[in-house]
Amino acid sequence: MNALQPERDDRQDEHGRNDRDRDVVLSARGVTVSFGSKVVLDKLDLDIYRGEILGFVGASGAGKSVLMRTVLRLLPRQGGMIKILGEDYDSLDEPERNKLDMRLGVLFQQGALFSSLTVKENIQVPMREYLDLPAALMDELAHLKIRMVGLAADAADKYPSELSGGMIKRAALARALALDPDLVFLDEPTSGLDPIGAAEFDELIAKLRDTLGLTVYMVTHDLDSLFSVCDRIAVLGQKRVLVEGTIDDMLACDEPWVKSYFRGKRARSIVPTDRVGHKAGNDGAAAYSREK
Ligand SMILES: Nc1ncnc2c1ncn2[C@@H]1O[C@H](COP(=O)(O)OP(=O)(O)OP(=O)(O)O)[C@@H](O)[C@H]1O
Repeated sequence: MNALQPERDDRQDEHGRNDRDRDVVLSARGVTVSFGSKVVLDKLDLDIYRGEILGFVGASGAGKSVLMRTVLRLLPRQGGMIKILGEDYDSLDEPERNKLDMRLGVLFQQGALFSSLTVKENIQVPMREYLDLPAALMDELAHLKIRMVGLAADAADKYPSELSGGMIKRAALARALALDPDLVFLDEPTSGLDPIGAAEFDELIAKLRDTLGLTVYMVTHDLDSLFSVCDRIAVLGQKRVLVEGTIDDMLACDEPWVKSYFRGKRARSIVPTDRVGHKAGNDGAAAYSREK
């Protein structure tokens, strides 16, 4: 248990519910990951609740990507347990693992689209991998996802090289949503976007969460995203989750890294001064304009 935090079960959300009343979509306990003698994550605990957008922050090199890759089983862990949607991968057989994989969507940092495939074909990659659908239905579904992420219909037949950075992110998000996942992982979704593009992308994420009931795990360095769309924030430091809570909890926290990140010079340019030290309800989604 983290000394900076209230007891896990005693914290309440904005509706007055205790953590124990909420539906945990992802639960990590005692997760340890090391490379040779270098320990990157040491007995890390984390919960993500259904329908929330969790922003995951931490200094460069703290292990944010390592944790996300470990959760997605792209990296092995040396200890601990991870349950996703109530299931522990280690106790599932291959068909059950595939079923669980279908409920997860991932947007990697650079979009990671296949350059030799069109946007529509990229979106259909997971459909071909996991489903057996007629071509016409897959086309219809791909077009639906394209509309859902706010791309024009003619983006379907474009190749990634013909898209802007913002369009690539949207296309990658459409692919992450291809199988109607419950939980999506976004690795720095707004990096490389201009402030307006980033703000629009944040709005899109919030809208999809509201309309599709998605749960979002978002690794980000983007303070604007943390202020505008994240319901809760987890800070990675000292090889574990150092602090977690609402944006107001972050603003009231005196842990040195958290303080300098959320109340430092860069933060002061976007955080109204009357927010600092204010520890009230979760109204972190109020309108904050990105630095132009
Ligand atoms: N495959 C690997 N082999 C060895 N070390 C690794 C490997 N992957 C990550 N690391 C190390 O783990 C540490 C955490 O890396 P990670 O990429 O998770 O940081 P991060 O918090 O995502 O940083 P950033 O914000 O800069 O992306 C770093 O010291 C990195 O060098």
